[in-house]
Amino acid sequence: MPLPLFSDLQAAIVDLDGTMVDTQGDFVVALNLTLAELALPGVDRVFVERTVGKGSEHLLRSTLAQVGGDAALYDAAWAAYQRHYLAINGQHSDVYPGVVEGLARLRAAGLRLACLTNKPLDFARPLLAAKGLDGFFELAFGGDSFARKKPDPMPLVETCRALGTDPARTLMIGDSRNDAEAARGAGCPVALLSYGYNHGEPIRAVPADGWFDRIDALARQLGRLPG
Ligand SMILES: O=C(O)COP(=O)(O)O
Ligand SMILES: [Mg+2]
Repeated sequence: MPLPLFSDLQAAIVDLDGTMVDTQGDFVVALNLTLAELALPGVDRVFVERTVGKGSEHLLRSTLAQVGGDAALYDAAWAAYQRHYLAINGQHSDVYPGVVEGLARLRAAGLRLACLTNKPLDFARPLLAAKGLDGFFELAFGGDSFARKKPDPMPLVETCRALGTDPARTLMIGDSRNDAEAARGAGCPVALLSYGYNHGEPIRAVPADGWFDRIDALARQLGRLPG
């Protein structure tokens, strides 16, 4: 399908990690503080970049497996990880270029906005606030807000229900195949950003309605404006 026009859309659902904020540094620091506390070796940025996307529980389980940690350590690791992540949340992260301008254009075009991330909501809310992005969003949901996470369509279906919008008129904006598969299953159009985390695979190989290098460029395309 071609990318919809603003006039076709009621709302946009926007992913957080890798789409609005480059949070790789936060993940690396919080994981390595956790591993150090458990006397385990650390992980590097490449591992984290390839593993982020399916929620923090998955990231932590994969990290323990990667460094040879016993799966029985998971509960202690999760408690330590939450403590460390909340203490550094946003300090090693930056909003990507074009995000603020792009979100402002989406709002100016009359779209309602919800943030939907696989990150726990208690991590997502303070991050959105710390980066000055919370004011754009009517609703925010995390990986623990619903029974299943992206790539399952359930979180998108439920977010559309909460917004009261038609999925076919609700654009998913994300950075990974988790976002694209969830959108497809929910019947939402989807646009993908090229700079995020897609498990080490090229984003343009993931089926979508459009691929962009910046959210403001996506917003111009929704208005069919040049540039
Ligand atoms: O926390 C993750 O694994 C990824 O979060 P995201 O859904 O905002 O990309
Ligand atoms: Mg993402």
